[in-house]
Amino acid sequence: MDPVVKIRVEGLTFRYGARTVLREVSALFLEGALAAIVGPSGRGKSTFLMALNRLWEEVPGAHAQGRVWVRLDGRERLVSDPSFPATELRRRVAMVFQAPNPLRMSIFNNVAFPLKVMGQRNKRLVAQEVEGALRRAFLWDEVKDRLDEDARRLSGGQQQRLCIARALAAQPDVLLLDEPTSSLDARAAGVIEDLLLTLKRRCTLVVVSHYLEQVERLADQVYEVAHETLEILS
Ligand SMILES: Nc1ncnc2c1ncn2[C@@H]1O[C@H](COP(=O)(O)OP(=O)(O)OP(=O)(O)O)[C@@H](O)[C@H]1O
Repeated sequence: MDPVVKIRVEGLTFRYGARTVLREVSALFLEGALAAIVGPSGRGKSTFLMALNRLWEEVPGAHAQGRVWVRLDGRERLVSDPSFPATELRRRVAMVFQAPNPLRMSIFNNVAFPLKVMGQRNKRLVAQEVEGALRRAFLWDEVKDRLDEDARRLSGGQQQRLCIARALAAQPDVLLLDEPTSSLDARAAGVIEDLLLTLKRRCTLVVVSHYLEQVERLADQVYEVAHETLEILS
């Protein structure tokens, strides 16, 4: 069976003010695969991720042109379609940042937060979903007895898995991860890598990474940002 294209990018040009960072970029990302974006610092890797879920709209002076489609519920949706609400897009194409950013609330409430935003009021269902997301993020066994504790007391690696659990609770189709292990020690990074390999069975992953060994271990597709464009390496 031919692989399904989950994200299609055509002619994406991205500017901050008058400065062009990406020019006429095209790329395809496959469903159920992990794609890595590599390349030197400052070339536009994070910028490219932000173009996939319109997060750039929150950045003053940022401007994107071109087309990005994401396949959702069996049909391609144009990311820039004004009738596609940004909140819905970012729930389905979720971002996990380089530095873990737990909310100032308990471990439980961090993961329950997106469910409540989505209108889920049934406490039993919320508790089930929170447990499921924490299990899928390989964190449940470490936190199940301290769910009411402030999430900011967790270790860096645990915080990053909590942020992944928070994104997973909203059942995303695509997870964008910007250097998800760069602030972690080798052991914590290894846990995240194992987690990513498991997650790609249920969603499409696009991961910015500086670590070539990590990319070799994880990636099905590799793109390099070079000369304002994206070139496929493998
Ligand atoms: N808000 C902004 N306003 C103006 N320029 C910006 C802004 N954000 C990023 N840039 C510039 O755009 C370029 C690409 O930045 P980006 O963060 O996408 O690069 P990167 O490849 O992810 O870098 P790194 O590997 O260091 O994280 C850089 O030159 C950066 O200085």
